[in-house]
Amino acid sequence: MRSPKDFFAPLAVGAPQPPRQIPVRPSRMIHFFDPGNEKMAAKVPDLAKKTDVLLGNLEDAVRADRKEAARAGLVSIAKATDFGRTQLWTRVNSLDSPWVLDDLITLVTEIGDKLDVIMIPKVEGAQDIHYVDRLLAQLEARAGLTEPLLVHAILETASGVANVEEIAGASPRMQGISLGPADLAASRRMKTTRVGGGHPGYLVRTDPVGEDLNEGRTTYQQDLWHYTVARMVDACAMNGILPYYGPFGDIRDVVACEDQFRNAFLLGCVGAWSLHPVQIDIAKKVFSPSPADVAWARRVIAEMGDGTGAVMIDGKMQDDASVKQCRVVVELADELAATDPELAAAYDAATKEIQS
Ligand SMILES: CC(=O)SCCNC(=O)CCNC(=O)[C@H](O)C(C)(C)COP(=O)(O)OP(=O)(O)OC[C@H]1O[C@@H](n2cnc3c(N)ncnc32)[C@H](O)[C@@H]1OP(=O)(O)O
Ligand SMILES: O=CC(=O)O
Ligand SMILES: [Mg+2]
Repeated sequence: MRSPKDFFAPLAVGAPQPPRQIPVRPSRMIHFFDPGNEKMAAKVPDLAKKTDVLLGNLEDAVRADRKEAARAGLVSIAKATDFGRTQLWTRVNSLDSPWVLDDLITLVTEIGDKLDVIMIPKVEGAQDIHYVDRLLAQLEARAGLTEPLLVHAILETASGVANVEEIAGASPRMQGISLGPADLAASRRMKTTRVGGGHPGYLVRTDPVGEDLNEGRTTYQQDLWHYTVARMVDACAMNGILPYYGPFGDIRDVVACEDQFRNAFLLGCVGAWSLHPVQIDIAKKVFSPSPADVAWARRVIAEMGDGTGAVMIDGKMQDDASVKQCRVVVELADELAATDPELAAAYDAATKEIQS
């Protein structure tokens, strides 16, 4: 553990100063693509116009014999593409793999100035982040980078979940954490073969109404990921970094995908992964507060004046705490609206309507 006095000092001579705040930029969807897949790579310039984050994936879902091609593809795409406001992230291979060292050396020295965030899979504890932190500082110094790279951890091992608070606070570079339900299920020896989402067998049942135990009993499917997402959100919030839901593998089931994303949004996540173009608009919709919620929150803030005391609005009590909840919604809406004129117009129209 570094001394608090040294926490923000660069870890290598010539490396840039680590960040004190995580930059506020929309990241409702982290769109995964395989940079070695020509069809996907060809879509990157268009996808950059409609995504908050594009992530060149080098890890799972890229075949072992395509790892070098994916890495080289990402270097060419980063050099050739104007990403505009869209962030470029990468997911490197896991720290115990034969590829990760070359992933980091190549990407930081060749395209470190184009990358915003490096996602590290299968993080088990703070020691993994410390290793990456020092190596990135050395590579940043070698590459002459002036801006520090940020680090994002995937929460997908039982050990990572047990250590999530120390992972979230392990380095000033920590930008956020994503839930990785597939690897996490395997690591925990859970008995679901799905990539994220619910499971019909994980349920609660109402009490029996009579002698027949099968008669008239409703079942409710439960969320397998509730505990982990909530714990991840707390770990991120207490360290000033951002939580995300990860993959939803049933691409065809856009309805359940939207539900899973919305659960994460309501619990505090700022975004989710999109694995297929069809999931981009789902994430955009879900992780942007609705115009009606924004209008309501603006109204509560306006009617609460200096934000203290209690008032009644439409039969609902509002006080110092609820005005803080409303500020969370309005701050997020303002951040998103600043780069999205359509959203800004929808928020203003809903606000006018509620005022009239
Ligand atoms: C557990 C985890 O680690 S999750 C993270 C790792 N997994 C991933 O990154 C998976 C990323 N996604 C994919 O590989 C693909 O979307 C798949 C394999 C799921 C489905 O691919 P396909 O069967 O080709 O889907 P589909 O036929 O619907 O694709 C339609 C078009 O969209 C393209 N496309 C599909 N996914 C993507 C994507 N993520 N980004 C860009 N383009 C894509 C296809 O290449 C295809 O292009 P074409 O019209 O020029 O032929
Ligand atoms: O990497 C993601 C996962 O779910 O595993
Ligand atoms: Mg994984």
